[in-house]
Amino acid sequence: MPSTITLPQNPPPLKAQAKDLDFYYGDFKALKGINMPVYENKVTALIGPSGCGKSTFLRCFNRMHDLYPGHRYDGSIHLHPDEVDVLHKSVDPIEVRMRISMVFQKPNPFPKSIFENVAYGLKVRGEKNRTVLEDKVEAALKGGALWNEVKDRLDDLAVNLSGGQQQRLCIARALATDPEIILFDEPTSALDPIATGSIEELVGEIKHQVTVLIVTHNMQQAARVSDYTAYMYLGELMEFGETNDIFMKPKRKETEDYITGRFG
Ligand SMILES: Nc1ncnc2c1ncn2[C@@H]1O[C@H](COP(=O)(O)OP(=O)(O)OP(=O)(O)O)[C@@H](O)[C@H]1O
Repeated sequence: MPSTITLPQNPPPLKAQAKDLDFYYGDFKALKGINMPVYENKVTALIGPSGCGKSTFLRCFNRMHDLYPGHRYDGSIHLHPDEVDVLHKSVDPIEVRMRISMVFQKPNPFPKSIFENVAYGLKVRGEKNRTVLEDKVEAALKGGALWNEVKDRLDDLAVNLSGGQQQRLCIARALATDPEIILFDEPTSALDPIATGSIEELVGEIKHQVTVLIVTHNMQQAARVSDYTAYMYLGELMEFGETNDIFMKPKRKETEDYITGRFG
């Protein structure tokens, strides 16, 4: 079924574009011919009923599926402006993950100090200069809205932070390597409403420095945090457009049924 894609009248610059993207778990085709723009410094929400392929699609962007045998991509995801196809076999997935980082559903700090968690990616990249590391860790923790809470205990174990603080730490860790895109896979589903509110606020702030793709089950959250929304169903992109339009005047009945809770 062709997707209903409504492009904005004055589209912002493109950051990425999925073209004819299929994805297979072995013989099972989980994504079917997805074409979708991702706009720079905007938040794009992926919504749809359980099992429709939101996480599968998100994980294509940083080649997470490469970690398991039998998974296969067809089609492309081009990054702009350099037009690199992140799915192409000649492109190193480690390099892709430096450019496109991910924040998971459950906060997953390493069993290391707060400082070491944030410095990790920088050290993997070969940064050894202590002053540079300290400056970048501070900037990333500020970006993650956590600096004021942890600046006097950077050597404490990260796992001793609260759930909401741990998730902000994971965002700071993702920001530290200056990625171009951050992928969020239901980042607040393990958090209470207050911690959820602070993560949503943070997403609204970091989009000024990075492009965001977010999977969420929470319709209010999609409406609050995103600029664009993609509604997926059974591995297909059904509808894509500006979030206000998708929520206020969706073009497809399937989209309307889902967002009004009549389906899914
Ligand atoms: N590792 C896997 N091996 C085989 N099939 C898988 C695997 N992971 C997911 N799938 C299947 O791919 C389809 C899409 O799953 P995916 O997790 O992307 O959906 P989702 O929309 O993110 O769902 P949810 O909202 O429940 O997290 C589903 O039919 C699922 O059963």
